[in-house]
Amino acid sequence: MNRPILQIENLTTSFRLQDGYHAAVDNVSFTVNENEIVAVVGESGCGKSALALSIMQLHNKQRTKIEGAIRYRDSDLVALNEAQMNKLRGKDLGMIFQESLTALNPLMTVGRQIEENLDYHTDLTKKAKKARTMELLAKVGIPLPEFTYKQYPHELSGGMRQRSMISMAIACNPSVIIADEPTTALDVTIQAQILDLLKSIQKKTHMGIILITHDLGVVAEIADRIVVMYAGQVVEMGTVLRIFKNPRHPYTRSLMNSIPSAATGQDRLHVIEGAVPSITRMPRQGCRFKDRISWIPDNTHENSPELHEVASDHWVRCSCYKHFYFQGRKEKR
Ligand SMILES: Nc1ncnc2c1ncn2[C@@H]1O[C@H](COP(=O)(O)OP(=O)(O)OP(=O)(O)O)[C@@H](O)[C@H]1O
Repeated sequence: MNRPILQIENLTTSFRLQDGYHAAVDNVSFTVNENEIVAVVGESGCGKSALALSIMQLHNKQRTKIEGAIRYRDSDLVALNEAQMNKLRGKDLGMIFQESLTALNPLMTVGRQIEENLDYHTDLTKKAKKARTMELLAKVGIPLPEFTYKQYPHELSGGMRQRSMISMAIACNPSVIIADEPTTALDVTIQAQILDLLKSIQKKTHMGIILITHDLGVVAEIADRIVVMYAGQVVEMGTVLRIFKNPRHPYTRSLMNSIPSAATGQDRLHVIEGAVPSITRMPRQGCRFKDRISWIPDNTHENSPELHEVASDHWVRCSCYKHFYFQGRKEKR
């Protein structure tokens, strides 16, 4: 049995806007175990990045209120001060961003950027740091580590930059990595290579990974568990096998029905009506997905939708899932 490594409990992240605080992440709870890849999925604006930045405590403190707890070993990350968090970030907790070109420092060589992390978190000698950096670059599949060590980010291809960022994230053997859309900017073949790389690193190191993505293909490829977020809330979670085989929440089913598949023979993809509400227009009462499935009767929704355990370790919010069907279209199941 894998041990829990990160436990997110009732996490609410609110941003201060002109008229007060608005929650982008609303009472979210889930656990990441060692050896596990947990995918957080949802459309743009559902709160995935706000969640990732809350875990890393990277939000602007003056404008953001974070409530709840994020338990990592003996600490609650929400309660740590900046100095305490700095000791964990880059060492215990690694992060891989979507845009390697903006995440990397354009004025510093790749080798130097990896060594910076080692400078901060280890007592290695200059020589040992260089050797470790070479080893890391080789580990992530960079063909000529000596050469890439001296290169600047703009001199590398997107895939190579992403590999360099992964080597930076794993430099200090973190227990948890948060990868926010790590392959979105890459073409499909490179995307597959980067996913394979992440999976193989995880197998060797037993770390827990939170993979933020809007791409269910990526989820099916490498994740063990899924957390589906809609409008700041978790609407469904469980194992990948269970959720792909038997998605229950109307939102999860709609997302899955929007994936192109040669097998279904559907000539057109499902389009989900409407859009994710902005945080200032978020309904705080009732089912947040209700307006996007307007053909489902009002009385099938709960007034204060809860997560229900519909099978072992499979949770679904609101009772509307029991009554949902696709309007005028045979469902892909
Ligand atoms: N710093 C901020 N200040 C105010 N509102 C914010 C801030 N960051 C995010 N938001 C709002 O919070 C909501 C969730 O945004 P978030 O970026 O977390 O979504 P997401 O699911 O990661 O989308 P994407 O895939 O596009 O990054 C959005 O309505 C967004 O406008």
